[in-house]
Amino acid sequence: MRIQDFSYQLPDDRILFDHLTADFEPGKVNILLGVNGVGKTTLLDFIAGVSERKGLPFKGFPEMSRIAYQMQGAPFTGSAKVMEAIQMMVNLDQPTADFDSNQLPESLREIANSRFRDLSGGQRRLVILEGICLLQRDLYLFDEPESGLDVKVAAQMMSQITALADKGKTVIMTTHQFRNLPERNVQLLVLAGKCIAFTGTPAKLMAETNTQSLEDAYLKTDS
Ligand SMILES: Nc1ncnc2c1ncn2[C@@H]1O[C@H](COP(=O)(O)OP(=O)(O)OP(=O)(O)O)[C@@H](O)[C@H]1O
Repeated sequence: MRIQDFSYQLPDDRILFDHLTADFEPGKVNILLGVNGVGKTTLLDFIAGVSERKGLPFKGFPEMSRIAYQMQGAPFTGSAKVMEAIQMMVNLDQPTADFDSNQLPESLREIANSRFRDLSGGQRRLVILEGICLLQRDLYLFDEPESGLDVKVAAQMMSQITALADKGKTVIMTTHQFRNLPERNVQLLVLAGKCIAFTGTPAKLMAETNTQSLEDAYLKTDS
């Protein structure tokens, strides 16, 4: 999956991407890093087709119906119960499938009958993330999936995202966190200077920047 030589100007005429080329590895967790406002979400929107990509240099990406995109925000009414929200998401792929509470991801069992309006911000995000992971798609897009989650739940969520890649699915995600990054099946892409400044494994990034931690390596790449 490749974006080749993509330039993009914002409505206010600022150039966001300047001849950007990015290669996303199938069957891996592709992690898009970059400072606030550099354009990570904008790029995900194009990949997902939320922003029209027809005629643009996006090659090899699945069609929209084969992509699961976790956008920021929770698209359910306050009165919906967690169980109903998950059932609704599963039914996107299998309209007639019944879903019983035993199939509910473990992290949601205690709040299965809670209504969205009664959940915390982090719990709402968790419901969406779990629902996305249950979808049967080829490409999964996550925008800062661990944001707002407590340390333990964030680690569990990252394991589930890694499990998608282990099953051969392609994942593209953005993050500002380095704590729970997967140790295998991972490729980093650093968005800086209006293009992709680095592509490769965490080990390669640390070797190229002569650093001992990924956080230090990233800070050097970005400067
Ligand atoms: N419709 C729009 N009109 C004008 N500017 C926009 C529009 N959409 C996005 N932008 C601008 O594009 C830039 C990139 O935003 P984007 O949300 O893609 O960044 P990001 O890298 O995901 O940031 P963060 O890490 O803070 O989430 C920002 O400067 C934002 O203000």
